[in-house]
Amino acid sequence: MQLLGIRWCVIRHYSCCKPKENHNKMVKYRLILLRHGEGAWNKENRFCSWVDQKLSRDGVKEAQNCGRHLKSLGFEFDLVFTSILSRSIQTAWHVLEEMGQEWVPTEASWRLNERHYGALIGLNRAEMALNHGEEQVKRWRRSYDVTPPPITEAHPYYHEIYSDRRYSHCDVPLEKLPKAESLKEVLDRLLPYWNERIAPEVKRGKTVLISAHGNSTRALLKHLENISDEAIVNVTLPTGIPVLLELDENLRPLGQHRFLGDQEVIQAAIKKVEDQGKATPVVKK
Ligand SMILES: O=C(OP(=O)(O)O)[C@H](O)COP(=O)(O)O
Repeated sequence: MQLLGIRWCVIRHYSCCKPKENHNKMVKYRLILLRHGEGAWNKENRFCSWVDQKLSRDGVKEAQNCGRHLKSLGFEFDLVFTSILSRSIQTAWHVLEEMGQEWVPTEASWRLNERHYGALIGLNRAEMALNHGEEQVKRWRRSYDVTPPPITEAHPYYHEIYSDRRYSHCDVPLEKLPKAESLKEVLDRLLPYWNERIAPEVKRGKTVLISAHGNSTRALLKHLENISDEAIVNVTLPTGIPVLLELDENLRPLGQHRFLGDQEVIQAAIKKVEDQGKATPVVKK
């Protein structure tokens, strides 16, 4: 039996918490959000943001595992949305390939790009914590309305970013693209795309995968789950782990988002991301 693009028999076997019968009756739409697999700069603990790093070898494996897991759960996607950064696009490719769903249409928008980290781009988080303190690094990384200092032309990655052809194909002129963003500003640029492009497809009954980034996904979760400015500070997303959101007919969430997979492994991966902002050097895998 098919329900919302997912085999019903498999839905009952979600390992983390089995949904109750009433809950299932209210669920109208299921949406999968995904932070791309590990990129080269995730490994090096540097703020990557709008620098177009590709997936690391481990990141490719994460994306493939994610695809296998989603396939085992019976997901059948109708539409995939990505950012215009390679790591989110490559992740979508690997997920779809593992699922045997390479034919599914994909659409890329800068509005799903990672948060623009401004002058912090390229810097190492652990070194930043040593120089500025862990609290300041946490404020920069996780606060809702703190904007880092803007990127300037003197920044080593300024020209690489703004002379990239992809940014002349956006729905805003080059000079209007951000030079730094708070999470709030990410939500401001992402929301029109959600409202005008993604939400209507979900409401049409399409099973949608959004393959994006840590902070663009946090911004969307904040909006959809109405997470407070204070509580969003504690939401951290590991790479390559699918996040399930179950929504009612008005796209209101039914219960909290759920990370799909081994919960112990996922908690360890979340802690690893949080620890990237600690002053002690991070041990590489
Ligand atoms: O590029 C980034 O995110 P991404 O790996 O999800 O694309 C950011 O540097 C994430 O950094 P953060 O976890 O300190 O917010």
